[in-house]
Amino acid sequence: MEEVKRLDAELVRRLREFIGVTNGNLDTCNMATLSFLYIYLSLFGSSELPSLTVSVWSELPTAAGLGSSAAYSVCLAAALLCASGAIPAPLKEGDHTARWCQQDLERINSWAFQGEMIIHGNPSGVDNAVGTWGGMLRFLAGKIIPLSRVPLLRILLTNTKVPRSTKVLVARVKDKINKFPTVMTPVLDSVDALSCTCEKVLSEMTCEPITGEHYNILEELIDINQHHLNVMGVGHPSLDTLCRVTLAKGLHSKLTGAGGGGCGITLLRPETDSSVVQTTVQDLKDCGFDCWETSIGGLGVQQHSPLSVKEEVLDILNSY
Ligand SMILES: Nc1ncnc2c1ncn2[C@@H]1O[C@H](COP(=O)(O)OP(=O)(O)O)[C@@H](O)[C@H]1O
Ligand SMILES: C[C@@](O)(CCOP(=O)(O)O)CC(=O)O
Repeated sequence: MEEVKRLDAELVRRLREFIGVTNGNLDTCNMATLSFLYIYLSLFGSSELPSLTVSVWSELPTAAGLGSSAAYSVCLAAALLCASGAIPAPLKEGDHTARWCQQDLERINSWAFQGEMIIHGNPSGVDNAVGTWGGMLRFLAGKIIPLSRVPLLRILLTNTKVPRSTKVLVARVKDKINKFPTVMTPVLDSVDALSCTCEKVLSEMTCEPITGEHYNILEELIDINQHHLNVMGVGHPSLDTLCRVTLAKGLHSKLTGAGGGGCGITLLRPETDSSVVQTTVQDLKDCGFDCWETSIGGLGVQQHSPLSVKEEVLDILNSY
C-alpha cells in the first residue's frame, strides 16, 4: 500500500458536506468524526463497506497539550488497518498485549498523520510519531529516530485547565515567523541546538552514572526552552504561575504541547523528597490546577486483549 503524505482534498470536501461541518476548521469534535470517516473510506472504500462498531474512550484531557488527537488518530489508524487486513493483528493466544513490527508501525503512523492533518490543520507529525513508537524520539523535519536508550525521568504533569486550540496556536507561530523571519529564525535555531544538547545529556545519563550535574543541565534547558516558547507567543499567565510556584520549591517547569494554557511538566530530581512533591502538588491544586506525578517515555500503540484492560474501562467500551 502506498504511504500517504497528503490529504485527498476532494474526499475531505465531500465528507465535510456529508457531516454538515459549518463552522470552518475549529469544530474539533466534528474533525474527529471527519478523520474517522476519512481513514475508514480510504482503507475500505474500494470494496463493499463493512459495518463496524468503533468505541473510543480516553483518559487524556482533550485540547490540553497532551496530544489527545494524536492518541486518537494512532489508535484509529491501528484498529482500522487491522480490521481491513492491511496489517496483521499481532496479539497471539495467551498474550495480554502485543506490538506491531516496524513496517506496520510506519503504516500506522502514516495513516495517523492523515487523521492529525484533519484535526490539527498543519501538524508536524511529532505527536503521532510519539503515540506510535512511544519512548523518546529525535524528530527533525519529519525524520523520526527513536532514541535507543533513555533514562527514566519523573515529572509532575499539571493541567492549568486553560482551554486553547492547537490549530490557532500553531498558525500564530507561523504568522510570527512570516512577519519577523530574521528575528524568529535564530530562536528556532536555538531551539534546535537546545534539543541536540538535551539529547546528548539524555544519552550520557544512560551510559555513565547519573549525577546531579545531569539534572542541573536539564533544568537549565527547561528554563531556556520555556523562554523560547514565550518569545514564540505560546506562553500564558497560567503557565507563568506554574513555573513560579514550582521554582519556589526549587523545581523547573515548561509548557507542553502547543502551549497557550493546557499542560506543563515539572522535572523531579531523584533526590526530590516526597514531602516536597506533595506540597508542590498541593500548591498547584490551590491555583485551581490538576496535577499528577508520572514519568516520561511510556510505550507506544499496542493491541490489548480484553484481559489486560481494566474492568471499568471495558464496561465503558461495551456500553456503546
Ligand atoms: N477520545 C477521543 N474521542 C474522540 N476524539 C478525540 C478523542 N481524543 C481526542 N480527540 C480529538 O482530538 C481533539 C483535541 O485535539 P487538540 O485540540 O489538538 O488537543 P490535544 O491534541 O493537545 O489534546 C478533540 O477535539 C477531538 O477532535
Ligand atoms: C505544538 C505541536 O508540536 C504539538 C501540539 O500538540 P498538542 O495538540 O498541543 O498536544 C504542534 C505540531 O507538532 O504540529
